[in-house]
Amino acid sequence: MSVTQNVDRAFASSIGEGGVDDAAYKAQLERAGAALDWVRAAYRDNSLPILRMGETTDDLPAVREMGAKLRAGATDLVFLGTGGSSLGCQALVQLADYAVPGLGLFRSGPRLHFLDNLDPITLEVLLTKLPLETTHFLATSKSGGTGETLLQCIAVIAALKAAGLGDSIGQRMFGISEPEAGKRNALRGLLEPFGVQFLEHHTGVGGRFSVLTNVGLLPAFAAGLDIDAIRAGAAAAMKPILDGADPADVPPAVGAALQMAAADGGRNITVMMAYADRLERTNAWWVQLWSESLGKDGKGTTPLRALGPVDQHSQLQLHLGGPKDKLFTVVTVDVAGFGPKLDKELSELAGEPLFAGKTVGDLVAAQGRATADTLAKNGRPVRTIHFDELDEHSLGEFLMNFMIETIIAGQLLGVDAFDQPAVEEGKILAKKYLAES
Ligand SMILES: O=P(O)(O)OC[C@H]1O[C@](O)(CO)[C@@H](O)[C@@H]1O
Repeated sequence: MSVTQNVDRAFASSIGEGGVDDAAYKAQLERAGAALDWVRAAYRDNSLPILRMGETTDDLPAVREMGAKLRAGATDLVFLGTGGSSLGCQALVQLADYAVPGLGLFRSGPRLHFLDNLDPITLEVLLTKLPLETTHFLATSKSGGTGETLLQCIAVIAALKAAGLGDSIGQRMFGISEPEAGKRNALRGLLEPFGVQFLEHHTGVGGRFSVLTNVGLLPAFAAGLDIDAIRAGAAAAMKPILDGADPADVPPAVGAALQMAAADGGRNITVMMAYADRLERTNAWWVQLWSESLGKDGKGTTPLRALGPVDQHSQLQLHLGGPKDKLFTVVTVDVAGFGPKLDKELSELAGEPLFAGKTVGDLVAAQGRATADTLAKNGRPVRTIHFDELDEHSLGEFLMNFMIETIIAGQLLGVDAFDQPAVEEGKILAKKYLAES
């Protein structure tokens, strides 16, 4: 197994008073067993298509075909879309150094731009700076009706026309959205008249669960990643579930039971601290997944993301010394032995003789371990998740595990993990205000 979860230091029986109540966990794990049966049934009758994504291959030729067109001759790839139509893609392509501090600019292949936030200044400046002749765009929206994405597309079309490229928009822009099927799809209505080709967004998979569909895999392929390995990782996450393993041996069942037992004891904040630059976007993806899936009917817990080691210098004081209202998930990667080796003389000169002969990876590995241990010693419940190697397979497994953990948590909380009624209300109001302005 390339991703290993450990919850030994989450419980009162192991870390003392601040730990999650063992009996509450046991009760939630039993309920998670029933939720797992529900997941297995949903797999069998294919009512939750995400569960079969790991073994799905029939959509991959179309992903590769459009991915090749997207990349061909492009110096720049601009991804238009927001929320679940962007965050999962970013999580995957960060494996290929996208948005890795200091490194992202040196990536080989086309420059990647994700316009997931709508900011008038950013959009205007970017459209003037992009070499439009050699820039390709991918607009993704499940509903096809998200205002931000539509506005971005309108602005892009206008910029292409102004640059004299209006006749070839169909070769420069691509789309992913649901088929029309009865209701109007505004994104298709806007782009198809220009000859823009679309891949179909899976109708049975919501945006925040779409990372393993063509939504995530098309950008991943365009960024040069092994998309078969991503799917294989997702299949590996399903294996213990399909093998009928005991809930205690199914990582997402254990994770969901722990999260809910922690909430039962008043720990309403769930912190994920990942010790890897290449998991920073994954962490942002998880925040949407957890928030939008579970925050309803007055229920849910609040996800907080942290990056290690940098956030040791901003958040850790609160986590160790603040209120005992959090559950911690510390995510580490096997980086011991990696990175620059520290010179003996310079280490001594810096007053850190212990650094001598060690690698930067040795230090980061020690820091991740120390953070988990210190949290536990201070009575803060900790689960650890360790990647032997951070690659397409292990990330696919991690993403699938967290989607299933969220689905099971939804069952345990008694909420519908797949809708987002409150957000829809705000969207309607924003359109009303725009009309009045
Ligand atoms: O893919 P779409 O339909 O454009 O939606 C984008 C995002 O907006 C939301 O619907 C919330 O407003 C998310 O659930 C979704 O991921």
